[in-house]
Amino acid sequence: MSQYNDQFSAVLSRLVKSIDERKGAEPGSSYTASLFAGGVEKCAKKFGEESFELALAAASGDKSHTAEEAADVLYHYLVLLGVSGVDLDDVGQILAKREGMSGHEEKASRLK
Ligand SMILES: N=c1c2ncn([C@@H]3O[C@H](COP(=O)(O)OP(=O)(O)OP(=O)(O)O)[C@@H](O)[C@H]3O)c2ncn1[C@@H]1O[C@H](COP(=O)(O)O)[C@@H](O)[C@H]1O
Repeated sequence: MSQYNDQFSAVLSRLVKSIDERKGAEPGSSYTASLFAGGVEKCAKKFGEESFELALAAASGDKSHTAEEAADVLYHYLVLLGVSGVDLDDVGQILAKREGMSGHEEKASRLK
């Protein structure tokens, strides 16, 4: 399990770096750069489409298709954060703060 986590973290870290390096690149040279060139609207639209495709794949029960779509969603999620100027570390900090707090508790604290 920890080996799996290490491999996933390493690939994610390389992907984040690779996406970051595409900012400002020539759109014809890179798919990521073409998404960035389309601005937040294009990146948000693609993320929405890919998320919908993931939901359909999961609902169909096809595990390998679901994993493929999950990879697409993760990539488009990172591109969307990138174009929005949101640092993944900030997302990590929010998740860290939520650790140990149940989703029900967190929701109740927001509603107070
Ligand atoms: N992980 C990914 C990745 N996952 C999915 N995709 C692309 O996301 C797109 C998914 O959109 P669709 O399935 O709708 O396919 P499409 O119809 O061709 O897309 P559109 O023309 O509608 O945008 C495909 O073009 C995939 O190739 C990715 N493109 C790039 N990466 C990573 O980003 C790196 C940099 O890629 P470039 O920016 O192209 O150099 C690559 O080395 C990879 O590591």
